[in-house]
Amino acid sequence: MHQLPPDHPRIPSEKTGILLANLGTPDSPDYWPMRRYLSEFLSDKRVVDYPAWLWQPILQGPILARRPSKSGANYRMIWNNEANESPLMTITKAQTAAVAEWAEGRYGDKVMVEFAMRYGNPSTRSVLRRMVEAGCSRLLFFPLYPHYAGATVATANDELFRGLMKEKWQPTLRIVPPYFDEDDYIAALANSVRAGLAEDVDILLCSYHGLPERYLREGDPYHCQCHKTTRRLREALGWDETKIKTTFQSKFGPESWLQPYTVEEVARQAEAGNKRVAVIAPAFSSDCIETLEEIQGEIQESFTHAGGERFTYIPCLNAGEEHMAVLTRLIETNLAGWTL
Ligand SMILES: C=CC1=C(C)c2cc3[nH]c(cc4nc(cc5[nH]c(cc1n2)c(C)c5CCC(=O)O)C(CCC(=O)O)=C4C)c(C)c3C=C
Ligand SMILES: [Fe+2]
Ligand SMILES: [Fe+2]
Repeated sequence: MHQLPPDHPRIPSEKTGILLANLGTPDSPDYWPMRRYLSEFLSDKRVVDYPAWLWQPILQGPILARRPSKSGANYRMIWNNEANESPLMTITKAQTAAVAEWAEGRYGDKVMVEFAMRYGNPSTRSVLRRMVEAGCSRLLFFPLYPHYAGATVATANDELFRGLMKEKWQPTLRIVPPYFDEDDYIAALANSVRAGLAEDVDILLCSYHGLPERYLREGDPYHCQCHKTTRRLREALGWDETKIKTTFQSKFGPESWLQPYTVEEVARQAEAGNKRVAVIAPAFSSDCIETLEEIQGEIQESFTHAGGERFTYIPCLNAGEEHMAVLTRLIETNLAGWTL
């Protein structure tokens, strides 16, 4: 056997890495951490695609002067004070722990399970470096979004690719595809509706995070995938078309976004006599500021203000058993053929 020279790099035993990727969240609701997070997020061309010469002065000027305090106050209302982190972080950690426990039982110590964020911490680059260093010669990357959007999945991938560009020894890569159309995901959503409704409702709104309408015209399939999720959920529940509707939330900026807007639709429903409305947010793999604060705050208030009587929010699938069964099944499928 040939002798390694003394300065030969350390060669760890080979592993398969499973890297869960989520959006990211501020380190704290205070002004500067909020500003850093929002600046990174809103400077991403996949999210806001205006040319930098036009957008950056607006972003770094009026927007980042005000929004960190306003959003920080909202984050403070939902903050997990015990762990000193946002709910998105707490839930992503719980999902990662559940995947790690499953993977250890299924594959032993040949797999390494981690999570990384697209914005903020832990950064995709730093986690990728650690996984390569630990010997991950194969990497399964799993963006934790049921639906594809340029502003979510593509930018998570971009960030991973940028990280890989810096690696001397790149792992072989696979990416778990969007899972909005998987039977077990639809069944899990339907079960969460059944479990979340103590009594009958007049209408269920499937409220998806919005996007500028223009992104749809430019080829982003997100809008169609959302509508398909609503249709399949309706079929799984055995409901007719009047009882479930697709809406979009979280509009940002002056452009027209995907419609109808949830905040307006709940008011229209209440005014039309539908006094018992439920909302579910199928595009989020975990509860976050957009569901805990926006849906259960601003959107619920709009409904009550318009005369609505009973508002039910159906939580995201989070680290629940059924969701974890979907995620680990997808991981297993996408690892097929890789000898572990
Ligand atoms: C400005 C444009 C934005 C686009 C386009 C956008 C798309 C998009 N976002 C999610 C999921 C999440 N977004 C979250 C927060 C959030 N989103 C935007 C802006 C856009 N999102 C902002 C400015 C924020 C920060 C909060 C705020 O200041 O209001 C979150 C929650 C993060 C958390 O910490 O809890 C998620 C999740 C999707 C799925 C999507 C496109 C399909
Ligand atoms: Fe967003
Ligand atoms: Fe469409």
